[in-house]
Formats: sequence, C-alpha cells, structure tokens
Amino acid sequence: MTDVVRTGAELGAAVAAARGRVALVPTMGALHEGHASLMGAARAVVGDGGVVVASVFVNPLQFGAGEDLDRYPRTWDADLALAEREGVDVVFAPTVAEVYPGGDPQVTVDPGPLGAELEGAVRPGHFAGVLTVVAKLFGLARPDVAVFGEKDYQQLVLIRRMAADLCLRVEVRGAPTVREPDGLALSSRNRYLDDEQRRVAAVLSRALHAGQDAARTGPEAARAAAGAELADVPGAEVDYLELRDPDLAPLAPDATGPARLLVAARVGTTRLIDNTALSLGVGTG
Ligand SMILES: Nc1ncnc2c1ncn2[C@@H]1O[C@H](COP(=O)(O)OP(=O)(O)OP(=O)(O)O)[C@@H](O)[C@H]1O
Ligand SMILES: CC(C)(CO)[C@@H](O)C(=O)[O-]
Ligand code: BAL
Repeated sequence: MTDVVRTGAELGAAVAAARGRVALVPTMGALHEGHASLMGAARAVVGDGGVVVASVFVNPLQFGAGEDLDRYPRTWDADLALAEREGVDVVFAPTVAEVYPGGDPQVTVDPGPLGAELEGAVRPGHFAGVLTVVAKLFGLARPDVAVFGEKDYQQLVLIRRMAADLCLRVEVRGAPTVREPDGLALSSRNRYLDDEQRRVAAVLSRALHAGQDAARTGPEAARAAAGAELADVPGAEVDYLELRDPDLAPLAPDATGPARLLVAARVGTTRLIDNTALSLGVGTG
C-alpha cells in the first residue's frame, strides 16, 4: 500500500513513524523504468523493514526562462501506479506553493565551480535550483540514503559533494542508467521525440560506445572516436562532448584509468544528455 502525502508535515509524520531506515528517490514524475530501477535500488538498501519514499515534483527553480517547465510531462495516475508496482511506501507529491511558500527562496545552495560547467554552462542557475530542492527534500524526508541515476551524472556528483560539504548525514547512491534496446537512455523527455528524432537520438549512446572502444589508446582517441560518431548527424546539434575524471575534474592529456565521457545534444527542440564510464590506457580498456 502506497501512501500519498502532499505536505511537508504529512511527510515528516510518515517518516517519523518509520522503524527501519529511510531511502529517498527524488523525481520529477513522468516515471519510467529508469525511475523504477532507482526505487528497486532504494528497497534493496533499506530492506523490507525500511521505508522507501519517492518524491514527484517538477521543480520550477531548476528551469531557465524558455525551457520546458510548462510542457514538462505530468502523468500522475501512471506515476502512482508505477510507484505502487515498485512497492514504494510513501509518494510525496507537493504543490509548488508547499515547497516554496514565500515564492522563490532567499537562501539557495551554491553549486560551486562545477555548477557552471557542462550542463551548468548551457543551463545557467540549473544546479542551484536542483541542489536547493534536493536539500529541502533531504530536510523534509530526513533520509538515511538517497538514490539518484547516473544518467544525470553531473547532478549526482554535485549532490554527493553537497551532502559531504554541508555534512548532511545522508548517503548518496548512484544507480546505473537504464536504456532502450538501441542504447538510448530512458528519459522523461524522450516522449517529446517524433519517430525520426527518436531514430536520430540513438547517436548519443553510439558515440559513447565508440569512445569506450577507443579508450585503450588514450583520452584523445576516445574523444575523437565519440566525436566522429556525432559529426554531421542531420537533426542532432551537439552542446558538448567532454571527457573528464570520475569527479568531473579536467583530465591530463596522458591520463590513464577511470574517466567519464559526457555528451549533450539537441534533437529538434529536445535536449538529451548521456554519459558513460570508461577506462583509459593500454591494458585497462
Ligand atoms: N534512464 C535512467 N536510468 C536510471 N536513472 C534515471 C534514468 N533517467 C532518469 N533517471 C534518474 O531518475 C531521477 C529523476 O530524474 P527525472 O525525473 O528528471 O527523470 P528523467 O528521465 O531524467 O527526466 P528528464 O527527461 O527531465 O531528464 C534522477 O536521479 C535521474 O538521474
Ligand atoms: C533530482 C531532481 C528530482 C530535483 O528536482 C531532478 O533534478 C531530477 O529529476 O533529476
Ligand atoms: N533530469 C534532470 C532534471 C532536469 O533536466 O531539469
């Protein structure tokens, strides 16, 4: 039985009554099997005696002017059915006024330098909005553990850093990206794509695979192989393709070992992001 709560007070009461550990899965709704995998991971961490809370909240603070806040998919009935199927104990689905009773908050979380790079360079203010709402969700749900998808890798790195830097006493876990059979990462925004755009969108994961395959030869080869896949694909406009270390710091040209390859592109008016781990250097790829 999944309880639906709409206010911070109701959520506080629900988690205060919990006997086991509390795991939180923040989402913006329009739930898909990627979200379901996070809920499954949350249950695996806290066990049957724990409490899994999923939030469904389209956070205006992380959308810039001209972005898709108004048309972001809202599929409440299907979201609740998926949460019930996954055995989520509590769904927190607040209104904007409940989360931001005084309008935009005066105090927000500064994501630091990484917040202005990659996604943050294309979407100024985005990560301040993300970290602020996640900090509020942590304050409301007081989770022991919170689970986020690696699909939004920069977000995951920044939330981990926020939890550590601000001593939030929550364990931040990443979960692997769930993909369509052709490699496209599941994403709520995929539903904006028409058939032709959906076909084009598979180039992102093809590029990441090409980068992985070339990684044994070194960073430049990995980046070039991914770039070659993305070059001249009609209908796909690349925002960035970057190879970084696993914490998203820049890599030395001769770096070896673990790294992260990240891509963002616009297919029509839809922005898609994806990333993969890879291992650089001869004998490690
Ligand atoms: N394919 C996926 N596999 C695993 N986790 C995912 C996947 N897609 C999203 N998530 C995770 O689900 C959580 C909620 O994300 P969100 O509700 O924004 O969904 P989304 O599909 O990423 O939507 P959007 O299209 O807005 O990017 C985040 O932690 C995100 O990383
Ligand atoms: C973490 C999050 C739920 C905060 O609004 C959002 O950025 C998302 O869905 O990834
Ligand atoms: N999936 C990350 C939330 C966003 O794009 O706003």
